[in-house]
Amino acid sequence: MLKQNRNWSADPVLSVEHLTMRFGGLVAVDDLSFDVGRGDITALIGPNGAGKTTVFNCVTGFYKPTEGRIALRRDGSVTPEALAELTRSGRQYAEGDKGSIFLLERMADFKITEVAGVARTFQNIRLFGGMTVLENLLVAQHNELMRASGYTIGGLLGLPGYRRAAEAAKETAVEWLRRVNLLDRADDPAADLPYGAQRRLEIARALCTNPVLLCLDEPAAGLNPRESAELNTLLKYIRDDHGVSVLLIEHDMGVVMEISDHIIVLDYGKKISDGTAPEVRSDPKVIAAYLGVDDEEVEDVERDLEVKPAPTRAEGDAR
Ligand SMILES: Nc1ncnc2c1ncn2[C@@H]1O[C@H](COP(=O)(O)OP(=O)(O)OP(=O)(O)O)[C@@H](O)[C@H]1O
Repeated sequence: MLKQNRNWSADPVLSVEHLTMRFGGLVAVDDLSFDVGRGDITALIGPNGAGKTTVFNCVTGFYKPTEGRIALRRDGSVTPEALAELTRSGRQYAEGDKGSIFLLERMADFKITEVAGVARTFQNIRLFGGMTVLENLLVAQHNELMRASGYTIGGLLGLPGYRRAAEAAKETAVEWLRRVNLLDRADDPAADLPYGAQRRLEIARALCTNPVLLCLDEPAAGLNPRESAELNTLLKYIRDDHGVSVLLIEHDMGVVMEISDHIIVLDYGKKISDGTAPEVRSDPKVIAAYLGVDDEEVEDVERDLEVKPAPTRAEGDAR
């Protein structure tokens, strides 16, 4: 069941404000602002070349934005004053009584993962193919294990603190493998898994870092209908049972419309629509943008969008 409230305005975990990214003369993202609600599944959609991956790359520190602020609030108690104070200070983040805030546009990619708690997967799967499935999930928890070793040879010496951390890392890995139905493949090389299973393993690996925000770049790409349905179930479980906020880029409208609490639509780097799935699905600007894609895709898009009028506010409230 999709949530009915507009959580993204009430309690945003991520606020992207006036984000602009230029590559020479090309404006890939143009003065874009949107919020991601805490505990929501938020989809970023739009035709090819709309700027979706560029936004992801800015949020996760792979690109330094030309302009704009990207604020991650790790808890709901962050006040606008605390955010303004951090922005003025020139610092990257603040953790304290006023809540934890991270200005991602100021942070390096590895710090965004380790310190701010943003994990991501890529359009092209990036697993360690020669390592086993289990090892891929243990490597993801490397930072935690390094901390437990005291950044010394504590691991080799088998210090109790390290042993406990290693045991906990294994438990976390096994739990996620069970959840993504890969426990029976734990000792197989990751490269031997079928494509859909590799996608699930990538998501499990990102989750092992215990993120606040999970960014998924086209998680349904290349999946068959059964695997897509399994992915939907997994993403809803992550949201509902772990409270992880999910931001995804996805072309598969079946997946997007079924699981998203909130959808943001980009076209030529600008936001053209922002709302719930029923609102976005019936927005003429969105339909026009999608009908601008290649001719052979038009019918698919019309069918996927199931064009029908959005409920009025009164109808929506009555549900
Ligand atoms: N590193 C880069 N250098 C120059 N131009 C880039 C770079 N990255 C992206 N672009 C350009 O920015 C625009 C937006 O690209 P982007 O990959 O963000 O779109 P997208 O919406 O993710 O597309 P797709 O759905 O095809 O993945 C495109 O015109 C692209 O060619």
